[in-house]
Amino acid sequence: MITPAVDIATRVYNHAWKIDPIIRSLIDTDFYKLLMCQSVFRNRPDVNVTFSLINRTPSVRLAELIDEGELREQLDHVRDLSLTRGESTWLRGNTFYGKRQMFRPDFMEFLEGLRLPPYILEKRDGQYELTFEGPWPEVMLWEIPALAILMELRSRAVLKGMGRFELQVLYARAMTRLWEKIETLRQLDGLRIADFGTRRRHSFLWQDWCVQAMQEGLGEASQGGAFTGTSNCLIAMRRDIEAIGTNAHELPMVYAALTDSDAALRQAPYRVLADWHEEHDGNLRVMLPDTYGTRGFLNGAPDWLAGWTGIRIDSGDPVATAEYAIRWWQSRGEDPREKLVIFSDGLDVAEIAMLHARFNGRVKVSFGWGTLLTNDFRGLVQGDGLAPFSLVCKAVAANGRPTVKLSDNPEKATGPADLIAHYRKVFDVGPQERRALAV
Ligand SMILES: Nc1ncnc2c1ncn2[C@@H]1O[C@H](COP(=O)(O)OP(=O)(O)OP(=O)(O)O)[C@@H](O)[C@H]1O
Ligand SMILES: O=P(O)(O)OC[C@H]1O[C@H](OP(=O)(O)OP(=O)(O)O)[C@H](O)[C@@H]1O
Ligand SMILES: O=C(O)c1cccnc1
Repeated sequence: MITPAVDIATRVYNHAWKIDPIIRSLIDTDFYKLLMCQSVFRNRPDVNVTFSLINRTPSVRLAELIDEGELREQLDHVRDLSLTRGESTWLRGNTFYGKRQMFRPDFMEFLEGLRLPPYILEKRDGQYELTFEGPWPEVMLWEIPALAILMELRSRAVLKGMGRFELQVLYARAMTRLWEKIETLRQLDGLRIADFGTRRRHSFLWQDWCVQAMQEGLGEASQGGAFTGTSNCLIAMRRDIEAIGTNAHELPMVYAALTDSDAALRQAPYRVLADWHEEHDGNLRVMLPDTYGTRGFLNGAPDWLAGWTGIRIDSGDPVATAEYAIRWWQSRGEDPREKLVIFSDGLDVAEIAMLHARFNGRVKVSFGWGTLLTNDFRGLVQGDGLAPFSLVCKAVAANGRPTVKLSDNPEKATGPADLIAHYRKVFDVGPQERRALAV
């Protein structure tokens, strides 16, 4: 168990001189990765994929901030990790989403034998090009640790020159800021909110602190509070709280890339959910509709999808999209008040409060709060060197074919320009509003 009161500032000060592994466990990752990994292991185990780092904030010149040797040391350390006996016992024996044995024995055997595959690291124009290539069920597990390592090495690079008192005050300010956010959230009647902040956290220990602050400040949902849990499996295990997860864009992106006709391409996002339907029920039947445009996805959806529990809204205008989803459920004879809407796109307290006020009661509302929960150090050091930025790691190819993501915001689109244009035509995506990305 972690002792509850790690003095993070003192620790940062004392650890500045030795190797300090950032990722210490294969389950220091998002729960949805394990859910998706099991699904891929069952349905598409032989697909080869490439994941690549994408820095959507090029003004943050990562290769000038982070030492290449330190980065390699951290990445190599992850390749030495394997599932511990305690972690395996927890995954095999714990109840997730009310279900025992969520992870099947054949998948657990695969996970127990797993070491993460090699990485390819190069420097170009002040940025790191970091790529992972190999079997999909293995490569996909690099995304979250790779991002968390880069984010934390960047934090450490900025913190390195700071004195002990300076660090104390910095963390005191960050703690105060988060606590004030929690005090605001406490006012929201019927709120439900989870930590989604692993990938772009300031550091592991800071995320762990944030989760505990949410636990105490909001109370756990199982005891009538607003905090539903964390997407981080390691923290969920150690602190005995719920592990929370849905599914991600990599599934439709890879399925889509593997199709051979426009008709099959159009069906690919539904194929993903048909496979998911086989495996999961209840609160795990949450669709992510924006990969190739939410409206087209909902308009063309088979009826069985209207019976699903909910929807995750992850790009574009969240109000307009939730209103659209409500009308869609009504048009399919479903009662929106029974449906779950999870907002998860770059949230902070003001937007959470606005969305809660507008939708609570009309649907079951829930929030996945990421970077601005676990990495809000904006304005806390000179030059704003600790401000979070938009770093992602995406599936860019499947069996040698490039993948595409459109989403409801062109700023989040990925893939070669000609293919993006093709997908826009096939999925009949009209004009889209460009929205600046905070994270
Ligand atoms: N990045 C991390 N990932 C997982 N657990 C961590 C991480 N950093 C610290 N911990 C755990 O948090 C607890 C307190 O950590 P802390 O690092 O302050 O103690 P420590 O004596 O400095 O240990 P260490 O030498 O492992 O860093 C320990 O149980 C430690 O294993
Ligand atoms: O509060 P946040 O920091 O937004 O954290 C949650 C986000 O993280 C994930 O996406 P990711 O950022 O990896 O990719 P995307 O932005 O392209 O969806 C997820 O889909 C959410 O959008
Ligand atoms: O489970 C999810 O949907 C999730 C978890 C973390 C970050 N983004 C999404």
